[in-house]
Amino acid sequence: MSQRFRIAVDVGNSSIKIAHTPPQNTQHDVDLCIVRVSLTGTDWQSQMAALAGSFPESSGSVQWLIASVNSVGCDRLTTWIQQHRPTDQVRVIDRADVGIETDVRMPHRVGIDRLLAAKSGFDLASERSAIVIDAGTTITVDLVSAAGVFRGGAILPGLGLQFRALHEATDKLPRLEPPDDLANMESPGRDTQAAMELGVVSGIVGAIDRLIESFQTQCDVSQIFLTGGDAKRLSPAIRSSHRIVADMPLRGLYGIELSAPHSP
Ligand SMILES: Nc1ncnc2c1ncn2[C@@H]1O[C@H](COP(=O)(O)OP(=O)(O)O)[C@@H](O)[C@H]1O
Ligand SMILES: CC(C)(COP(=O)(O)O)[C@@H](O)C(=O)NCCC(=O)O
Ligand SMILES: [K+]
Repeated sequence: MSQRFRIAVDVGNSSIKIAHTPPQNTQHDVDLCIVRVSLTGTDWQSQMAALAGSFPESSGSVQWLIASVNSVGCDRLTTWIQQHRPTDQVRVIDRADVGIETDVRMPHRVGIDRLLAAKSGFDLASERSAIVIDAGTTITVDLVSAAGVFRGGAILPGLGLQFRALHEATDKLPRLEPPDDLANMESPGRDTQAAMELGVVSGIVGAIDRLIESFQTQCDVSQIFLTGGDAKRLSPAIRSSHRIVADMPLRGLYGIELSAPHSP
């Protein structure tokens, strides 16, 4: 593996998550520094500059490992690196780099974040079958078998996206932010806001619980993991017992062993 100072970046549809080892540590198993940056915000370039300013001076050039499901975000990031850190090495990883077998119809179409999160879940479950729920822009609920094979899953609109869609597709529904307390909803909802909140949250939580039940009939699932920007908010409302692990795709990416660089 390269000895360069490594930065791992998970480029999602709402934000990018960036991980590096704190400067005083060189081991890969220590806890990571993780920063979240929204590439649609106005100050992302200054956030990137501040982050780069914290890299140890001795590190010289840096190896950026990027996993992306958002090509616009990935282009913005790689252009920034080329302009501001021209000697750094950049590698955008693909499915082969993740090293997880798949049993799906079109393996090349599966989001790299789903594969990385599944790999993290399998490792954390001590190489037993797992369900990984990633609650971000979308919510993915995926199954990895006891043999470590990514078996596919489900994709549904995330919490923020559902509220946005209700507002944008109608004349009368207001623009709402997701509520904080999802475990204690007014039911039935007695005004528009309460009805929207109850509808969206019941849809998401009901879907997650149903998917877990369905996957469990196919696999003796040993652990269920919940990750992503909305994990903490959703957790109290999900019935099945589960473990919250922050930034699973990013953690999977950071520890990846790379094969020889791809030819240009
Ligand atoms: N600091 C934050 N900024 C923006 N969204 C956040 C933040 N913390 C939690 N969220 C929630 O995280 C969700 C996006 O999750 P994230 O994992 O970043 O998505 P993605 O991986 O698709 O980029 C949004 O629906 C939002 O409700
Ligand atoms: C499902 C996703 C949109 C999730 O992205 P996210 O919500 O994490 O930003 C992404 O993994 C993706 O673009 N997947 C490609 C289709 C597939 O996984 O089958
Ligand atoms: K997701």
